[in-house]
Amino acid sequence: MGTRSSQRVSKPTNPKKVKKKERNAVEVPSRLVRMKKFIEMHKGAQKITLILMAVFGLQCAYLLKLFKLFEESNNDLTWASSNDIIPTKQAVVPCSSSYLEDIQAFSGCIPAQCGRVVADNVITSAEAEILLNLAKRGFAYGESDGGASILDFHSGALSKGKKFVNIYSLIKASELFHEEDITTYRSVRRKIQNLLASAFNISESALYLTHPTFFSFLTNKDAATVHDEYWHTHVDKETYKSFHYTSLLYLNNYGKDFTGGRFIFDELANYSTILEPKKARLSGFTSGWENPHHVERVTGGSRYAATISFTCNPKNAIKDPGFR
Ligand SMILES: O=C(O)CCC(=O)C(=O)O
Ligand SMILES: [Fe+2]
Repeated sequence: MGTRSSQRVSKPTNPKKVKKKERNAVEVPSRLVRMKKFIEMHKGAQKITLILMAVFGLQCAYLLKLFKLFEESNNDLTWASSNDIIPTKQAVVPCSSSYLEDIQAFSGCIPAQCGRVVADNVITSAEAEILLNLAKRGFAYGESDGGASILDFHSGALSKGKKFVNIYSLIKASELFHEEDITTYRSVRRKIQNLLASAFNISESALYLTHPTFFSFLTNKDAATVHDEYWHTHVDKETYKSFHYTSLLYLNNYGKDFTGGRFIFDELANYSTILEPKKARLSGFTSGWENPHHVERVTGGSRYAATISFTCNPKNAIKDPGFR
């Protein structure tokens, strides 16, 4: 049985199309021949092209890898590694408008530029050791249940359990402190003030030590109260209203005495600038919204540091802790 299509009557052929078809029928084989000839002639060039393509491919893969590495480092820039000895290193960050507004009233205290500074050679290891021992002696009288303890020798505030007590109600200052503790604290405070003044191009005498000024002791215990949750991003000017310049003095070593616990600047562009604590490492920064930060959770060991900060407002000045 034949199909419908086989029964179809063919249309009469258009003579113009016939001519074109004929032309093609002659041209196709000659094009093939020419192509073959061309390929024969250019075999060497073909090889070169293949090599070039392979090289290009490799370059693309390499660039992709570089790009990925760049992206990773963008999220995780270690600005101050604990393996490095940093004489002094600075980074500029544009001042937040609220910080500039606030500091405008205090001439001599306005930073040339906002930013950060880190220095490993300002405070000596011996000074850090004296302050570490002082902190440890204090924390023997109290510790938070939740892994974040503070001791403020100025106010006497000491974490104990889920609360704060006054250390001076537990032990007489004269029994707790040695003469060298007081002289060391004063010398360290002066050195920090000097570093901040030169880093931000302000007058040293425009800076006043301010409250709270405290030692911190962090472990990996689960938080018991909100006071233990040190790992949240914050702005010091908001948390501690009187701060204009924050400084942190690290008393022991990331990676050796404790794990986790790195200091992180949370940049606006969704990447982090990391500072690894190290014994006697000093860091300083303007306390406004230009420097939001947090401390990474400690995963093991004990982390000791001191927050020693400055105000431009003489009304918020405190004396060096006298250790009564
Ligand atoms: O201990 C640190 O590294 C930072 C502490 C801190 O952010 C603070 O005291 O406000
Ligand atoms: Fe802070």
